[in-house]
Amino acid sequence: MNGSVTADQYDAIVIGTSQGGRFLPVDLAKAGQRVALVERGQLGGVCVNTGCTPTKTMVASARLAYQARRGPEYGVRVGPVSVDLAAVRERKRAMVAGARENYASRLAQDGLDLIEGEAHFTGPHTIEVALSGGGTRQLTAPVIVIDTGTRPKPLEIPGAAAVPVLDSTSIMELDEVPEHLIVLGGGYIGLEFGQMFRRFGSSVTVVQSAARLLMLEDDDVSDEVAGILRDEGITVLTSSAALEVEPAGDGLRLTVRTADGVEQLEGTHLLSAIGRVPNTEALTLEAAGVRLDDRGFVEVDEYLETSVPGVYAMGDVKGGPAFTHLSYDDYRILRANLLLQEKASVRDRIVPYAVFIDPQLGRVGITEREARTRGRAIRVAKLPMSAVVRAIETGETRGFMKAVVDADNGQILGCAVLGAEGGEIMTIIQVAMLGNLPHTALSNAILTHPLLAEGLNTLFALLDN
Ligand SMILES: Cc1cc2nc3c(=O)[nH]c(=O)nc-3n(C[C@H](O)[C@H](O)[C@H](O)COP(=O)(O)OP(=O)(O)OC[C@H]3O[C@@H](n4cnc5c(N)ncnc54)[C@H](O)[C@@H]3O)c2cc1C
Ligand SMILES: NC(=O)c1ccc[n+]([C@@H]2O[C@H](COP(=O)([O-])OP(=O)(O)OC[C@H]3O[C@@H](n4cnc5c(N)ncnc54)[C@H](O)[C@@H]3O)[C@@H](O)[C@H]2O)c1
Repeated sequence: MNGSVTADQYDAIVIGTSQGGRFLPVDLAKAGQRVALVERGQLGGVCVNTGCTPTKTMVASARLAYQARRGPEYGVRVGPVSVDLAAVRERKRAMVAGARENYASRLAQDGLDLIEGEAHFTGPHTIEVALSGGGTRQLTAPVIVIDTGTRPKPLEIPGAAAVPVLDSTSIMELDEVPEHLIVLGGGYIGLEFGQMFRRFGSSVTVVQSAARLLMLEDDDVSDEVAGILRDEGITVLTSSAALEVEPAGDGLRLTVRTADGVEQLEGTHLLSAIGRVPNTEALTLEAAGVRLDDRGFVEVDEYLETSVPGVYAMGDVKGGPAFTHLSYDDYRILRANLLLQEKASVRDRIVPYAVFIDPQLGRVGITEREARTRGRAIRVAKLPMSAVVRAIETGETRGFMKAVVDADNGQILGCAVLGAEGGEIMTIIQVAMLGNLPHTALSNAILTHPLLAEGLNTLFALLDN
């Protein structure tokens, strides 16, 4: 900070507008504090602009195309199905614009100053903002919250600079369906986009460096997901390292080392979905003394406080699972501690998530592999969706439900629901876990016939004796 310039004094500064970054400053301001909220990009952060909202909007278009093609299976005549990607994009843009407007409207609050520009630290409790409209402002506060998120990890194989490499943001701006999309990465982003573009009409090849798709999941879950994607015509290569890429004709050629040797894949488009890196460089955190871990994420304790007292981090920038609902829960923790003087912590929180492939994968708690690695005595119940009446009636029988239960006390430790509305069904099990219900509560519950949830009776009844 320039010593001759006086910094504007606030009670709290929040850097970044995400789900959590929206509610925290509003709550602090409502409590009478003077709060600065700094944003260098578009209001709403990744979720609203380039993450959850646009992707799930486009996934809905892809599902409709898929269902329309299945019309004859249900006795419904439809003409040839094709996708107008420019129109899909328009729908997506409208959805994002609406979400962003809604976001902005909620920031109007006395005591809350929205400052547009890029923040960086000049000391432990001072920041400078390079204002979007030009010029700078110096701000200081006893409490500073870093909520700056992540961005796509750049692809660094030879030749990457010589071909257009799409990321999760730019792929949503295409206006024509790619002929052959090669997807690097078999995680959330790679699979959601891979299936989406297959349903839009592209040939799709997924190249995953790890031995399985969705590496954190149990083997049977990863294998079933791979089977579902292959059934839809997607080529899935695992244990495959992308070695180099070069332009070829109107597209590109990717050299890949697979288990069977070196292969060359020709595609028209390349999506890199190989993970994300934290937005920390621009913050000059060294000026504040805020410690980073060896991957560049901000280190926090269980109360989300960094190595500098009074400086906190929330959301993806602190590493660990990266979900909007976790950023929101970080907000809950900071609100409790900063406003209500509580000692809320991230310890023992149950983190659910859903992968929005179709059928969805809903997941919560520990996997079978984690339980066995920890040496826990467990029982595992597994039921194919083809045994669930509603799934049969609606023609959505792919996947399975799986639950891991403590063998001694019957408590549910985790589940994976890969099936129609898998995220919603997983949430029912999550609520049972939150209430510490034994599995018998679900096997004996009167559940409505014929809902998908009725399958929980059958799933947990598998453990009854
Ligand atoms: C394609 C995609 C799909 C996803 N789908 C889902 C999903 O379905 N469900 C789910 O739960 N999660 C999903 N996620 C993850 C989810 O979007 C993130 O977990 C969530 O947005 C994290 O929020 P955050 O608090 O870390 O902040 P972010 O949303 O990352 O926002 C950080 C903000 O900080 C701003 N910023 C950065 N540096 C500075 C600076 N120096 N000065 C000022 N401002 C700065 C950025 O401009 C940005 O607006 C998805 C992510 C992607 C990429
Ligand atoms: N439904 C959701 O909640 C949702 C959706 C999208 C994204 N997200 C969040 O965004 C984060 C980032 O997603 P992501 O899919 O980019 O990351 P990810 O870490 O989930 O998956 C990246 C995958 O790429 C593979 N990989 C790494 N380098 C590679 C290479 N050179 N070639 C081929 N494969 C390679 C890894 O093995 C890994 O499986 C996720 O961790 C998730 O938290 C969530």
